[in-house]
Amino acid sequence: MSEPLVGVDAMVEPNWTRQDRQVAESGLWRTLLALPSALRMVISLSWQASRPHTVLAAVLTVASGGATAFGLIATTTVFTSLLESGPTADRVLAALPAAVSMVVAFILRALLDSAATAEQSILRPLVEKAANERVHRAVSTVDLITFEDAEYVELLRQCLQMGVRNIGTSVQSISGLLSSMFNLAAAVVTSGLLHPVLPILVLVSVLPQVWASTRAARLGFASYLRTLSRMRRLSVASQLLTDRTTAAEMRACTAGPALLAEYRRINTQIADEARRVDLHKTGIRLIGRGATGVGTGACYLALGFLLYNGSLPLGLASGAVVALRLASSALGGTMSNINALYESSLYLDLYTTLLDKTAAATRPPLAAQAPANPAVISLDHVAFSYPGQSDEALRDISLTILRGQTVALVGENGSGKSTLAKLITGLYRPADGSVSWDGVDLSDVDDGSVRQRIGLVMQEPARWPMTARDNIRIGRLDRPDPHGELLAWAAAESGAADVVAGLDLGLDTVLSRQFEGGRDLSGGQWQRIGVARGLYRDAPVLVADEPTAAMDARAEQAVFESLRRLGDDRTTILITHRLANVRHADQIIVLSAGRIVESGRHDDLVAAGGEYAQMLAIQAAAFTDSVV
Ligand SMILES: Nc1ncnc2c1ncn2[C@@H]1O[C@H](COP(=O)(O)OP(=O)(O)OP(=O)(O)O)[C@@H](O)[C@H]1O
Repeated sequence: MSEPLVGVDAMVEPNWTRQDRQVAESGLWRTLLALPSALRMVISLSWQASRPHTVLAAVLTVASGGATAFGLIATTTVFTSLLESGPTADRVLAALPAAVSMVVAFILRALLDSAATAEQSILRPLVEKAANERVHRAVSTVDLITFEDAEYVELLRQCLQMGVRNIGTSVQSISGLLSSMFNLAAAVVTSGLLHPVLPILVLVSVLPQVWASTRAARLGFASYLRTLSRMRRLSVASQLLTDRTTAAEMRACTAGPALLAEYRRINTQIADEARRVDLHKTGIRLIGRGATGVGTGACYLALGFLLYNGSLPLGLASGAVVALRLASSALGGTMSNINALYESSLYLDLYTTLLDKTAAATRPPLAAQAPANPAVISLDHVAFSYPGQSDEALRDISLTILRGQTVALVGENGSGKSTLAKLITGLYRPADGSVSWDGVDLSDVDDGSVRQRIGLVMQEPARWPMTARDNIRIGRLDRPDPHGELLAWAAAESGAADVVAGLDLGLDTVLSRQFEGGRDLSGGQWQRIGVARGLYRDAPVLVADEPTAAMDARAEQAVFESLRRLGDDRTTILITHRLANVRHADQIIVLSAGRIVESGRHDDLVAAGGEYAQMLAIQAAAFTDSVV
């Protein structure tokens, strides 16, 4: 068998699936015990989504259930009256009032049923919308580092795909459950009135069906958990085959056939698993149906016995048969709704687990605010590791940065520059040591207040699928700029103005091929937009992480001049591999394997002849060689 191309075959399953797997393997009793909490959650979400619609849906469902129950009682009464002894005309006359009630009840039920269904279809999207909004609101403020946790990211994806959808399904199951419970109550009362043993007989006959359907649901859920990582790999493989960003390289590398084979291989594994589980489920259902058939037979045998020993008068026998049929179908309906609710509740767990994990990874707002424009930023013996990594990305980092300084972070790939910049700006929190602004530890102030004061220009800036104007304005959407002068300034300083000038609709051009009439930019052009966004943000602490790596020489020079012109009232952290750009920095910090190995001004570091001097010599030699 060929080696897997996308991910690995034995992918580690997320931790959160362990708890779910226990649920999937638990017995019928635990299943039923878990239902009230699922019910509570869905009803409370529904209540939050819309109180009037929740009340209306409940009232209509209860009323329709009541009408059905009433109809069932009337039906049994009609049969009992018709099949009693005496002249036919008398029996028909005696059955007439019950027959009228039966017709009225069924008409009422039809009307109320339609109204309840219409109300449910209004309520369901409202509840899904509320659940979706709750997830998006919670996730939008979660700590940045949480996105480096692959388990969390997978949970989020599953929650949005399966969790929220199943909340909507649960709304319908709850309504169905409510109305079938009414039917059941009516059937139990009717059969119980005929003979107290009858409802017990019905209950026993339906039990195998309950066992079979909950078992099948658990098997399905366990299989879903087992195939999670394969499904993920399948969707990655599908994206690689169909995405615009990989289309060119896939063709140039002639990687298409291999990727297609990989896609087919994973798909086959998933289909095999589905087939296996379906077979298993069919077997379980067959056993359930068989046992229910035996139970029903036993029920009728017991009825015969009751007739035989005279406990049940012969005149009531047909009424009892009707009541038994009704009770059995009502119980079946109740159980199928409980089962649907149970099946959905397994997936609802994804939703609640995600919200719990998100809450645990989100700092509550604090009253203490970060200094408006820190005069001194200091890091004291800071260490940091990425989630799930045993190695520290940064170790024992201590440094001081003064307002007005431009500090350059340099070093080899993976030495920790970007990570350090995120710690300085409070986007990541240290595992050890402290980061403080003007002596205030960032862990003691409100995260939002720190974010208000920072700006981040990335090597690969976010490509917002918005107009060019909004791609710059999103740097600080609430910044007053009624005549667009600040925006024009940022665009001019970054070189983005030249890019915009070449667009058909100028600043109004949508920068995304996902939309009709939209267009994309080159890597360097996007960087200019990214720098414009950073300048427009006007933050006192600005991080520029290889902001010009894809720019042409002239554009790069212009950007560095603009950054220098920003003045003494802010702090700039600059990350770059092109050492020519850091000559003027007030402080150059050289990182290697997560540690600071040197720091100082350009001349001092050159004179010291250390790591920085060596890197500089390599770059200079490359330039000299090409000139010679
Ligand atoms: N999301 C992540 N999860 C796990 N490890 C990471 C993650 N991001 C970075 N690392 C690791 O942390 C270390 C520091 O990475 P960082 O991105 O800070 O380096 P860098 O100096 O900015 O590199 P480059 O010059 O290539 O941009 C590296 O060993 C890297 O492999």
